Amino acid sequence: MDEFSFIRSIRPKDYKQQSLIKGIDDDAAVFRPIGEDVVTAVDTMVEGVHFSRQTMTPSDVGYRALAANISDLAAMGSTPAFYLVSLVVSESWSEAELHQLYEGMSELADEHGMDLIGGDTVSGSELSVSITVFGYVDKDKARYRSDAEEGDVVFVTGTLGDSRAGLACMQKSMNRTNEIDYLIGRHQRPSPRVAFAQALKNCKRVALNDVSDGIANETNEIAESSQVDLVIQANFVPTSEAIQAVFPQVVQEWSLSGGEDFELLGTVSKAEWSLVEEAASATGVAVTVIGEVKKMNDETPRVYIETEEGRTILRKSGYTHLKKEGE
Ligand SMILES: Nc1ncnc2c1ncn2[C@@H]1O[C@H](COP(=O)(O)OP(=O)(O)OP(=O)(O)O)[C@@H](O)[C@H]1O
Ligand SMILES: Cc1ncc(C[n+]2csc(CCOP(=O)(O)O)c2C)c(N)n1
Ligand SMILES: [Mg+2]
Ligand SMILES: [Mg+2]
Ligand SMILES: [Mg+2]
Repeated sequence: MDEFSFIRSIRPKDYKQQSLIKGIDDDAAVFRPIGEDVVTAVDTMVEGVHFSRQTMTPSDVGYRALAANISDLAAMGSTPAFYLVSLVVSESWSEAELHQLYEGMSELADEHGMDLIGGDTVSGSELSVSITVFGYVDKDKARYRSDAEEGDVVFVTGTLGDSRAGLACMQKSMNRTNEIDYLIGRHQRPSPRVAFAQALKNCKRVALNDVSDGIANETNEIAESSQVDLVIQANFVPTSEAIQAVFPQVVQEWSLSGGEDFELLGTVSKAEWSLVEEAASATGVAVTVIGEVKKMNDETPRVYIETEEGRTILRKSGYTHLKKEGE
């Protein structure tokens, strides 16, 4: 294998998106949006940080790296269209394993009608997969973190903490049961909530953020961005029967700060809440109210969490890169 034969081997034979003019073939790709806004994001997965050989097959690595990116497109309310893959390849990865990584990506890409239109391939000391995605959204219809307003309900899709629990099951080499298989599946192959976010199109205003680090982080991101306070009810936060059965002691902690669930956290006016419920049932996604948007008198936007013991501040507590001890 060399860089060039590898690129030839992963080059798509045909493309699905009509707006594509030039795919993999030249110095860069070209596409022509037709009257829509273009949404773009990039997220990276690094061996030893986001996955290890023990926790993910090569195909899972590809699947989840693309899922994390599609999740950001979903959080903007956009329709996925294109992706570019930048690979740093270490010596321990064979050509066959790299092909499996691309198969994992194209499995999910096909589900969403996305085309692979470029990338970059270099050698390095750890495998790193960085994916840039593009999506389309109707003009001025992107969903922003800054759109929460006082009086909104706060909601979340699916259940939280399962990805963290699945990771723990593998790290502890726990004997497989149906529950453990479920949790591991949620870690290895998360489901970005694209259809649900698109089904919210009838809502005039929704603030959305995807859950990559844990809602202790993402609720704070909405609060800061919208300059509001959020009050979350701890016992409303949805968790799966599987996590409750396997990890009863840590279910609350992991549902708040486990991260990598790639569910959607949102806020919407009470008047439009029924539209969110309709979107959820039309797309087969569970949606749960977990709190309310308030505006306290304090200048600093904050997130509060209410438990049986009372109300406390919910601080950012998920996984944070670049953080040094004591910071
Ligand atoms: N190194 C960087 N250079 C430029 N912009 C960045 C960089 N890192 C993040 N950003 C930008 O900061 C904003 C927030 O990015 P962040 O990665 O925190 O969001 P996210 O992708 O939703 O979260 P996560 O990475 O946990 O999935 C985005 O606009 C992103 O493009
Ligand atoms: C082997 C292994 N160890 C630890 C973790 C946990 N982990 C890594 S990054 C991250 C937050 C999201 O990252 P980002 O902010 O880059 O989206 C989390 C929860 C894992 N997935 N695999
Ligand atoms: Mg990011
Ligand atoms: Mg995000
Ligand atoms: Mg992200």
